[in-house]
Amino acid sequence: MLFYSTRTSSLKANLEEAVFRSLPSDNGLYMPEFIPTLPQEFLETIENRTFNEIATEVAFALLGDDIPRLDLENIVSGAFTFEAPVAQITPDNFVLELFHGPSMAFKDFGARFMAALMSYFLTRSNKELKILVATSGDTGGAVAQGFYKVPGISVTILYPSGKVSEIQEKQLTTLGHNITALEVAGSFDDCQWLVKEAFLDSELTERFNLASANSINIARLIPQSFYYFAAYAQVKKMGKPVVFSVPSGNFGNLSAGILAYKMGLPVHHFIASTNANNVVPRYLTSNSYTPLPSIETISNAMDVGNPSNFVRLTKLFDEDWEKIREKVSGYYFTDDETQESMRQIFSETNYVMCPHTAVAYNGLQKYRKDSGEDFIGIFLATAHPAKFLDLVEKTLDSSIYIPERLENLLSLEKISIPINVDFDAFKAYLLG
Ligand SMILES: Cc1ncc(COP(=O)(O)O)c(C=O)c1O
Ligand SMILES: N[C@@H](CCOP(=O)(O)O)C(=O)O
Repeated sequence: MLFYSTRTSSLKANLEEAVFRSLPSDNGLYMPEFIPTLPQEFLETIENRTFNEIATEVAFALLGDDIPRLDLENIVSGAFTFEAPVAQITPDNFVLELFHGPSMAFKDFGARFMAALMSYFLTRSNKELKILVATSGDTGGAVAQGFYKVPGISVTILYPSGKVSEIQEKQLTTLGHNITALEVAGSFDDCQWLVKEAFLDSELTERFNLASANSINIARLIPQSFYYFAAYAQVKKMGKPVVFSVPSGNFGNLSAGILAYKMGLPVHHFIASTNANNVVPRYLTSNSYTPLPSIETISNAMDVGNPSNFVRLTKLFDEDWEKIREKVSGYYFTDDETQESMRQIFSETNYVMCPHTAVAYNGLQKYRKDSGEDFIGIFLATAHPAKFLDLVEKTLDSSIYIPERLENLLSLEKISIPINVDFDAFKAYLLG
């Protein structure tokens, strides 16, 4: 498979180049040159397959020219040692729990697959690698876990100071070894800007083998499509159309869902659910795309004012606004609305949602009401609620279960390096 740049379609790279270079030289994003369709037989029998069998099949369709099937099977089984269960919340509403991996957020799927893929290529080439990653809370923790002590790889995480939860921050700042956290006096968009600038700086790119572990890297995005297939497999027997509601910030997750759809997954509709950072829902109703400075909300990991993957969304629909609107609806919610649904679901079903998941639940409810359609709704639970312990407990006025691996973090000492939103300072830090 070749990958083209969204800015210059003739600028292409093979898988290994696309993964390690991460961003094309024209500052676009890599996209698969074509989207393969999965065999009908695979979709007809998908409910009989395990998560890893599904993941291998999808990965093979996309990457089978570059990596032998047996190696892909090993990459998949090394990466996905946890499940993505679908649970029924109300008769037609299901939750896809994506928080059973090491960092307890959906980012584990992308980060662990990417780490396994990079290690596969590195074993063959022996390159030293410096990974840069910007996080609004969860990517950093998943990438830190995914690359911790991986030989030949160091990871620098940039996160917005004071804008991530206590547990998220501990996940970024307590591992040490090859993981360093830079605490940026700014927003997530500032962190993302600093990282993107580094990839455009010739002194840095000549001196280091730089790679990104954000969803701008196609190796992060592709594995996020696997769980859409796995979720469909779990509800297929109900025989109704399936709608996914995706809590969105940088729009990697939704782009991966649409990639799955384009590969043949029968999805009736997608809902882009956001907090007050609503540039994409606004675009979907106005056709004008205006990135804005991010606004702080209680679903902090979705506080993104200039989503990286917007361009991929448009490319997946051949830049045809009407086609996007037919398949994707956008809704945005205030913090009050988010907390209200967290309380409502908890009191009616005892199910505890993190604020990001609650935004997705709200999107599903709104679409159900607006469309009047009969469907199986799946909202994505992107993080374990205990990652936002204070907020969730205050909202529900109840104490919640904290998994041991999160609780243990609380007593660890945070180690971070403060920096300003200043590219020269960041560059000086990297150059040492
Ligand atoms: C818990 C959680 N939910 C949702 C999102 C938004 O996902 P995406 O950036 O892929 O749109 C994030 C961050 O990416 C997150 O950490
Ligand atoms: N919400 C993310 C922001 C980065 O998103 P990515 O998917 O592009 O890596 C986070 O939690 O860090």
